[in-house]
Amino acid sequence: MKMSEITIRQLKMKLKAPFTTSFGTFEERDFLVLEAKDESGLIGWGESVAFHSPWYNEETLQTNWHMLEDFLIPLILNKEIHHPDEVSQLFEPIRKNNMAKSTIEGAIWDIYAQQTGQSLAAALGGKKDKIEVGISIGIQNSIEELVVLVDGYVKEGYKRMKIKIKPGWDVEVMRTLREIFPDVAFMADANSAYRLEDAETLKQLDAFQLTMIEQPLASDDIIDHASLQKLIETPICLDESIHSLEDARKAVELGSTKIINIKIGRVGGLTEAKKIHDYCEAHDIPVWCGGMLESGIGRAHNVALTTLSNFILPGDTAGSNRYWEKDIIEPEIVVKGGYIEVPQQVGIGYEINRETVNSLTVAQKTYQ
Ligand SMILES: O=C(O)CCC(=O)c1ccccc1C(=O)O
Ligand SMILES: [Mg+2]
Repeated sequence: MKMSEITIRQLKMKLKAPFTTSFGTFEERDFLVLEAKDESGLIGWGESVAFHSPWYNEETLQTNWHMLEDFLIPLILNKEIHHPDEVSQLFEPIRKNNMAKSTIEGAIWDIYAQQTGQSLAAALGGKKDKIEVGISIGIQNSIEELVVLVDGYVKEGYKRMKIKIKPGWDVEVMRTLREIFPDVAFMADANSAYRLEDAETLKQLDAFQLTMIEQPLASDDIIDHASLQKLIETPICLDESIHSLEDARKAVELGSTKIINIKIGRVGGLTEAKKIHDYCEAHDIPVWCGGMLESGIGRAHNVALTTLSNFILPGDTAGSNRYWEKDIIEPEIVVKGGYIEVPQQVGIGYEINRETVNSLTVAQKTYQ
């Protein structure tokens, strides 16, 4: 493969309803999509999961555009690439900026899958023909509103409910949910809202049989998480702290995490995601695929990755209708009975609706 043309587009999509985490509220989603064309005319698509503001990590849509334009695209254009695993090697001189790297790597994986006549899932080594999914539910104005939402998602069939928590929206919330829904699989995600001194509060969550608590402590920490895990029974799952296979290895060796949330963008692409998956599988650490309010392109990549065998727990890749009135892919991603069917077509397995993409595009640039 040789990439002869790359186009970056900035899209703006309105969320159906605001989504609130411990670090802020999203009302709309600005993101980049990247279209890569190789010299034989094949087209691959990638999505940057960076947000408009550096809330979740330090990357933003603008830093991603800058990194792509000034460093990453020049390392790729017109270079012979035999396998997408080579992309992360080409990017090695560039530190971090994982979401920017992943944007282009994803598009190259898509092209590679098409070139070799297989679905992206098969190209990655995935075997499942359907994947189990859960849903992430933001912080609400009242517990009553949260209960109504959970009830709706349970009826839609989602396999586990992830509840966003923060100090003051935690123990009572989880107690109420557990009382009303005794058999539902619940977990909590704090997005780094607590400190080790809050261990007493977090320990109270042990009473509610949560499948895990995600990233309770600082976004760059693996030391205090190891201390916290000794104090609480609920398994800790790291999200923000894990950027690479090396991070995963250290966190597992320290006992900071019993489960890992793999997000393709956060770890710099599908190749690194697969390496973390393989390491965790060999060390009995279950993994699941996180979400970043993706459009259909990012969702398609998540679905493909989740077909790998150690994605044992339901992920956050809910259906297209979770956030969007109309997604940019066809068909849209549909959840039935808690499952998404894995597309069998070559590449990411969904068509891009160019008309919709164009109507949402606020900026675009092509590189040759
Ligand atoms: O529904 C999704 O795509 C996942 C929602 C979610 O939990 C999330 C959304 C934005 C930023 C971080 C996170 C997270 O997993 O921590
Ligand atoms: Mg998280």
